[in-house]
Amino acid sequence: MNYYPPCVHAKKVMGLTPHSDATGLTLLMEVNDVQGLQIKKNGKWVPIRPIPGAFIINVGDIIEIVSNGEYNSIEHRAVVNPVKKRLSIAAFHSPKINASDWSSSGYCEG
Ligand SMILES: O=C(O)CCC(=O)C(=O)O
Ligand SMILES: [Fe+2]
Repeated sequence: MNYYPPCVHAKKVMGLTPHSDATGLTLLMEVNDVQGLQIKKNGKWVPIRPIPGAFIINVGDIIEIVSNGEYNSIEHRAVVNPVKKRLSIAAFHSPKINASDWSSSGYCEG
């Protein structure tokens, strides 16, 4: 659970700094309908509008690697709201990585 308290200096602070998730897939729910998640698209930060009850599915670094870049692990961040608190829940999912599975899988071939 991520909790972003309101901040009157919202434009000067960051809720969660830019990153990509080091996971396979992340299931993210914006719990209380307050916008804050932004993704970087074509060099610009794009806000993601919360849809009540919907999950956002983020591809993580592991999927980017095993798909040889077919699926991108998107850079994202969370900004804070000047008057409203914001809550999100992130559930991180990763495959069990076993060295022998990876070497025989062909995932890393060109
Ligand atoms: O709160 C959000 O919308 C983003 C959370 C996030 O990116 C994370 O927990 O990795
Ligand atoms: Fe994240």
